[in-house]
Amino acid sequence: MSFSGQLFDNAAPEGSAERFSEGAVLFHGRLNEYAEAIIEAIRDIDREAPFRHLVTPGGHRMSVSMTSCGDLGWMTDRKGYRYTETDPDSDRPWPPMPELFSELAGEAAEEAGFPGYRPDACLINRYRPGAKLSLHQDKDEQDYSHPVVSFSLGLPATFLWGGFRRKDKPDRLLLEHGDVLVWGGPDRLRYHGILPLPEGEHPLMGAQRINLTFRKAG
Ligand SMILES: O=C(O)CCC(=O)C(=O)O
Ligand SMILES: [Fe+2]
Repeated sequence: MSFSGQLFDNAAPEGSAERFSEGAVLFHGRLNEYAEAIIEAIRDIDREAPFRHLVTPGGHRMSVSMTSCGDLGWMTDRKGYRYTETDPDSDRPWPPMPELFSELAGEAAEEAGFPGYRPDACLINRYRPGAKLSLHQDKDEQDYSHPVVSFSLGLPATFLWGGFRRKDKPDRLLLEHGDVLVWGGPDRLRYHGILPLPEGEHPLMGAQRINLTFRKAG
């Protein structure tokens, strides 16, 4: 496989899976038949724990808005990045992770070579046009032997697949509605990010992209 920019052409058939690195698999359109149920569940979570724009330790307000479900929720404020058992906005536990979410995440992880995956945290990221996520590593979890599983819904986005140093030039992957991406093992600490979301209108979701990122955090 050549690593000179775009990793795949955009016309990958629904249901196909591509292992583009030793520990990373992209499942195209894997969520399509569940999309409406997932969106409904996100609506319920948003009612209990509304999306909010968090502030980084450096004082930067994130363009992505976030909420969480599961035993642990990821958050950031001036004090740092961390997982909490409760939503700091309400002091109540994060909404429970719907079984549908953990089942779909577990199945994809297993097919990617990570059997027995039981995520305890699901971070939900909402991108409006222009929102982005800078290159970063997911490393607030205790044990990196568990993969990260990510669901994409709504508008397509360009995912940056970097190396193990921030300065390594990332490749690009298009993440579309219904896609599931799994990365773990030797790829678990790759730098990654999302380019600013282009304008658009998705038939189910309107002008937004929602990403669910599952992790075994505790
Ligand atoms: O939106 C995405 O696809 C990536 C999200 C991500 O990297 C994260 O939440 O840590
Ligand atoms: Fe991440």
